Amino acid sequence: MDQFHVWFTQARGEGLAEPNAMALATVEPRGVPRVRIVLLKGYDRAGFRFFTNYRSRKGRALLENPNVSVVFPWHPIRRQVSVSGRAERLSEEENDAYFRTRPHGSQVGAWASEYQSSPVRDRAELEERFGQYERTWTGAAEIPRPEYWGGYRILPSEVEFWQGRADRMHDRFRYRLRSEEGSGQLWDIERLSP
Ligand SMILES: Cc1cc2nc3c(=O)[nH]c(=O)nc-3n(C[C@H](O)[C@H](O)[C@H](O)COP(=O)(O)O)c2cc1C
Ligand code: PXP
Repeated sequence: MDQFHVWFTQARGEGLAEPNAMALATVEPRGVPRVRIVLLKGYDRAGFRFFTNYRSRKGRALLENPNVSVVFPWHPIRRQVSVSGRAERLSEEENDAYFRTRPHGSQVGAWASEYQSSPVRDRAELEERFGQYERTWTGAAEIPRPEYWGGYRILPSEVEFWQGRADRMHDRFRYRLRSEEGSGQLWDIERLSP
């Protein structure tokens, strides 16, 4: 995580558009992969956090199979970071704390999109739902978090740092988790052939 922190800080410093956008791959029933972009909302020694709708297609996939893979595609600085691990749901407290920080419209939007990834009739139906929830929460001190909305923590077991270099002679370093004792983690680090 120390190495990730160094690179993430540099990616932000370089002014990349959405350096926290990461492609998240999950495993669907019968072993079919599926990938989509989500936003990294925090990280620490325990893992990488993102937020979504637990009823979404990814949410349903993760119920069956928690294995995930993520890539940060930082093209302008010729870097990528790939992570493999498993995802676990965040606590209710963590979910509430993050939901409270979201803009009003995004909070209402979470209510309007109760079944993320399911078909809806048309745009008008969505807007109608948004309007209904706006009215529901008018005057409320705060909008509660829908129970189906929350986040995951990706617990990494492998992290690879890739730095593009001339002649396709890139630098690649793979960190693999060897053991975890208390709060300490032991990682094996290897250089990989480009
Ligand atoms: C830049 C970008 C950031 C996104 N961030 C999120 C996110 O943090 N959480 C989320 O649920 N969807 C996010 N989305 C939408 C997802 O890519 C995806 O369409 C949605 O989560 C449904 O995915 P699923 O049907 O595979 O569950 C983002 C899309 C883009 C293009
Ligand atoms: C549906 C959805 N949920 C969550 C997020 C990310 O969380 P936030 O809206 O709090 O930035 C996004 C970002 O594109 C999103 O599209």
